Amino acid sequence: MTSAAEVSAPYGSGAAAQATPTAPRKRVRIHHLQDLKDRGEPWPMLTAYDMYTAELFDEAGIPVLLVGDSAANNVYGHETSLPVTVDELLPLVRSVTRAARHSLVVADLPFGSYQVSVEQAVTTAVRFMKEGLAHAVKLEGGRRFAPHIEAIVAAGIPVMAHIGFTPQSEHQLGGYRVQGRDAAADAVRADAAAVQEAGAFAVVLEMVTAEVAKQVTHELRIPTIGIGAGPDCDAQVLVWQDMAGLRRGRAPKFVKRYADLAGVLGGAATAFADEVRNRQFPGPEHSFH
Ligand SMILES: Nc1nc(=O)c2c([nH]1)NC[C@@H]1CN(c3ccc(C(=O)N[C@@H](CCC(=O)O)C(=O)O)cc3)CN21
Ligand SMILES: CC(C)C(=O)C(=O)O
Ligand SMILES: [Mg+2]
Repeated sequence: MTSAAEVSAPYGSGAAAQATPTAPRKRVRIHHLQDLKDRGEPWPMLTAYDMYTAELFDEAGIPVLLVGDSAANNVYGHETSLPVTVDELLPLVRSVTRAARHSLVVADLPFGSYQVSVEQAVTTAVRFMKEGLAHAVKLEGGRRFAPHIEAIVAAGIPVMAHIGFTPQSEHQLGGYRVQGRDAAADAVRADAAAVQEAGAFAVVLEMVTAEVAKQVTHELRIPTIGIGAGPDCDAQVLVWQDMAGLRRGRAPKFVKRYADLAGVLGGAATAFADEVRNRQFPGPEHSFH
């Protein structure tokens, strides 16, 4: 195990970061995330799909940004994550990697871009690294995707796994359902062990019971990242529009809203519209003569 003194963790210690607020930080590396687990310090992850959010979350000290296939829902307006394509996600990944100076950027492989074969998985992962300039890729699946993970890792690409509720399989899983209850706990534990053995550097646990997530977190060497998986995971991830209250309507139980962006942005648009209609905007200070 590496001692804290040897580790130049960009976001490793809140105290050190505050002591030197203007010190240039380095790019987060996967071993930093492992160090945080080994020190028992939980870390945050957020989705990002564009440059302004990537820049803000990077500056807020979010060590990992995920360009999720949830862009299907939260950018492109689909009902599920299934329809989004590699060609639709690649430009989003590029905009996030351009803007994020410190955060590790993970590109989510979309449905159909890696399930066909191990070869297809490597080819798609390479595209996200080469064309998207991502730092790692993520894919959904446990034991059955160990060969895919292994082959991508063999190509030199870090892989984040994703088990439990895997939205790309929602039609097979029978909708949005908590995984790992009762007998299914052993299936989640076996998937977790398999993706670690295959070489994944971290694993997302989505909608598994807090009890199973706690057990898996203790059983694995690599960090677990929870979404609806209770407080004992090594890290926590949320979709940013859920976290910031931009998405309206009923949110999943695991979401906490830290802002009311829908209110702020809606209010700004309404104020602008009113001022144009009242001839209050543009004023003399906004005009050229
Ligand atoms: N905006 C957004 N947030 C997400 O968390 C998210 C996406 N989009 N798109 C891709 C997947 C889909 N996810 C979802 C979507 C809905 C539920 C949901 O409705 N859950 C209910 C039922 C759970 C149950 O009781 O079985 C809940 O109340 O949490 C969960 C995960 C997570 N991901
Ligand atoms: C919710 C996270 C883990 C995800 O896979 C996504 O946003 O696509
Ligand atoms: Mg995803």
